[in-house]
Amino acid sequence: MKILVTKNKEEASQKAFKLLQTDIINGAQVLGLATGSSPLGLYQKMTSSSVDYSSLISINLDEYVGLKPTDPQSYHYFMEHHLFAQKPFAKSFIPDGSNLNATEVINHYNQILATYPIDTQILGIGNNGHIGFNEPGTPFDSQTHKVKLTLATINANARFFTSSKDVPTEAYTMGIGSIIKAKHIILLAFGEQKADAINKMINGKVTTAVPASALQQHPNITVILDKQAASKLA
Ligand SMILES: N[C@@H]1[C@@H](O)[C@H](O)[C@@H](COP(=O)(O)O)O[C@@H]1O
Repeated sequence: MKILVTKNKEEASQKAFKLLQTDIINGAQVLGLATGSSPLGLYQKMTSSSVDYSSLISINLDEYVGLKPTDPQSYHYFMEHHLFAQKPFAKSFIPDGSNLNATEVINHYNQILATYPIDTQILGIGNNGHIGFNEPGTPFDSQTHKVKLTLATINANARFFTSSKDVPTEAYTMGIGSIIKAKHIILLAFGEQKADAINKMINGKVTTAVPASALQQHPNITVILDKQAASKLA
C-alpha cells in the first residue's frame, strides 16, 4: 500500500487527479467511480481540466434501491451533476436502483464488470470501514449484490437527506471481489471521523469485520489522506 498524507483535501484531490491522468496516459480505459464527499475534489479537478474522457468507460460502485435516476438523492443524479454533465464518458454504468428485480440488476452488472475490467478504481471509505456499500461481514470474494444498510451507514449518509428516515435502507453494490480486481485503486479519505477505519484498514487484521482491510492484499493501491484521517496511524 502506498500511503500519501497531504496537507488538505485540495492537495489530496490534485494528487489523485495526477495519478488518474498518469493511468489514462498509460492506457487505462475503464474507470471505477465512487460517490460521497471524498471524491468531489477530484471530480472538480476533472471537470475544470481540458482532459477529454469521452472515449473512456465509467462504472460506478453502487446505488440506493428504490431511487429513480432522476431522484436528486440518487447516485445517478450525483454523478450526472458532479461529473458526467460536464465530462461525458463513452459509456457510464451505475446499478439501476429503480429496478426492484435484484437478480436482473445483479446479473446485468456482473456482466458489465466482466466485459469492462476496471483499470483504475476511485474509492472512499465509510466510518465503519465499508467500501462501496459492502458492510462489515461481507465476504471478500463477493460480486454485485443487494445489501441492507447498517444503521451506522444510514446515519452517516443522512447528511445528504432531509432526515435519516428518508435514507433508503437497501442498496445495490459491486462486491469486494469485484473492487479488488481493479488494476489500480486510489482511495481518498478525509477528516477525523475516518481515522479509526483508516488505521484498521492499514494496520489492522485482515477481517470481513472491516471490509476495507481486504485492500491490504491488493498489489497496487494508493491511499490519499489528509492529516486528520491519518491521525490514528501508528
Ligand atoms: N456508498 C458510499 C461509499 O462509496 C462512500 O465511500 C461512503 C463515504 O462517503 P463520504 O466520502 O461522503 O465520506 O459513503 C457511501 O456509503
